[in-house]
Amino acid sequence: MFALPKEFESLFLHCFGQEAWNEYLEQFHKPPAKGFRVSTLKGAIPSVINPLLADPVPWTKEMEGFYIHQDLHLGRDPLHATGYYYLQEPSAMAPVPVLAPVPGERVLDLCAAPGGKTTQIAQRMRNEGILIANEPNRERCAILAENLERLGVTNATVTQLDPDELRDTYPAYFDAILVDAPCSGEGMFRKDDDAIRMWQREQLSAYALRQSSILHAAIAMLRPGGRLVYSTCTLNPIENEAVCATLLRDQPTLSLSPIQLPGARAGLTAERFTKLAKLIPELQAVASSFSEPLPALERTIRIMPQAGYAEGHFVAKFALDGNPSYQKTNTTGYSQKKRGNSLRASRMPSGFAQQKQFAAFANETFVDHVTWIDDLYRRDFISSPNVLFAASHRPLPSRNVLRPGLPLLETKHHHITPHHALALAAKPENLRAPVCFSYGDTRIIAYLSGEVISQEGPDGWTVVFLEHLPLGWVKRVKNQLKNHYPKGLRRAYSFEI
Ligand SMILES: C[S@@+](CC[C@H](N)C(=O)[O-])C[C@H]1O[C@@H](n2cnc3c(N)ncnc32)[C@H](O)[C@@H]1O
Repeated sequence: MFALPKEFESLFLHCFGQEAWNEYLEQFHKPPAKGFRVSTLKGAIPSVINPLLADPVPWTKEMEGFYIHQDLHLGRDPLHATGYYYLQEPSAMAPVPVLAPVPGERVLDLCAAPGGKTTQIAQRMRNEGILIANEPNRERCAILAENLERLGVTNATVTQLDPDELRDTYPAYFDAILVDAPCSGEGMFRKDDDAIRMWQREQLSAYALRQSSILHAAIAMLRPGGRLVYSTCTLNPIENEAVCATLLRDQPTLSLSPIQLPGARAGLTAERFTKLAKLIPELQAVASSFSEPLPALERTIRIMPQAGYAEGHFVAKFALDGNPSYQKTNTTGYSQKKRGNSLRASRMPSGFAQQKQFAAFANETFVDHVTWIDDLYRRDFISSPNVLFAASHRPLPSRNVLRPGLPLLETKHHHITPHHALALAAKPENLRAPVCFSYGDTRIIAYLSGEVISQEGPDGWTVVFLEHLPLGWVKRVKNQLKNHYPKGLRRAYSFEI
């Protein structure tokens, strides 16, 4: 384990005091908190998981987040491949309950990869409403799309844009926005040596600048009366209270809403902030820019690692009363470079042939036209050269839309194959001839490693399920299940529970 940076220690001591530091050090040498979130989008709980549901994370709702106390490798278990759960550090489960998205809303997750919070938002929205998941980093954006697919999220659009570019498409549009910003990661020190290694005192104000500019872009996309949650996994006030204060100073129609979160510590009061400003130059710069009293920063919260519940997170919730004041900012440096457009989906309503192919495929494969498939048909179709999507919504940005909705099928060399995401959104009752294996059946391990399995049944496409949880496509030909589990996902799974 890397030693904690001396300057981190001195900043922590200034802000939280000696007693908190002693408690922090005591916790620091214990193993990090581990947790997982179950996906309510996937139906009933498989009974094998019951013993793991003993200790809920206090800020999550019923059947949402749980601590993992056992030494289990849940990422290697086939249940992970079904998307029934998402491994997530417990403090990272806090911002979404504060945002409290509900079905039917328009929600933006602006810094979304790898998708822990987007999938939690989608669960709370029960896949109903508009969800834009944005991530400017292309590699991370692909991981985000993969996680949304695995967890069975069907209402999300994935964009790979700088927040400023997104703002042009969605001025004053969203009911709720999450900005889970890039930060110095002090809250992750116990679980991630790299976070310690990379930490530099002089970088904190650069992070704060970037966070402020992302927030300014975000506010321009919030409708009057909407709410915005800002979160970081860092502890220092330069990237937290100071960033919130700057935003409130620049946006007079914005205010901080109180947050109730069990076990959390209130943010710094204005008085404490002003005192600390005498010791921390970055805070001084902010404090001295206020002609009026500082806002009620103690409405923000921190989950402190020394409280023993989790690693560290900071969360602030803003309410917008009137229209935001519009400022053009460069949010990252990403926007300075013109990125490739290879992920752009065509918005042309062409692809009529693809739609017909999908209709024929759906007819042969699914039974449940009335509910599930009809819901897809009620949506627009969007055709890119190779993939047909059931659109999540319009309008869409004019470039770098990685996924404009749920991918339905792919066209390769004039052949169509159903998309993996479609399998992962299915339930056994949707399929004419589903293949269901019980937990512990070694054919599941064989399937996930790419093997062909023998099983009697009608010829044609169908989905393999672990109990009622989907794993992926097979094409049955003469009682042989030809494996269509994506090659990039194949690996050696084992039953761990
Ligand atoms: C803390 S992580 C987000 C974690 C994610 N919300 C989750 O729960 O899985 C911050 C993300 O912001 C992205 N990012 C970096 N600069 C950004 C910017 N200017 N605008 C939006 N996102 C940015 C990073 O690539 C990173 O994926």
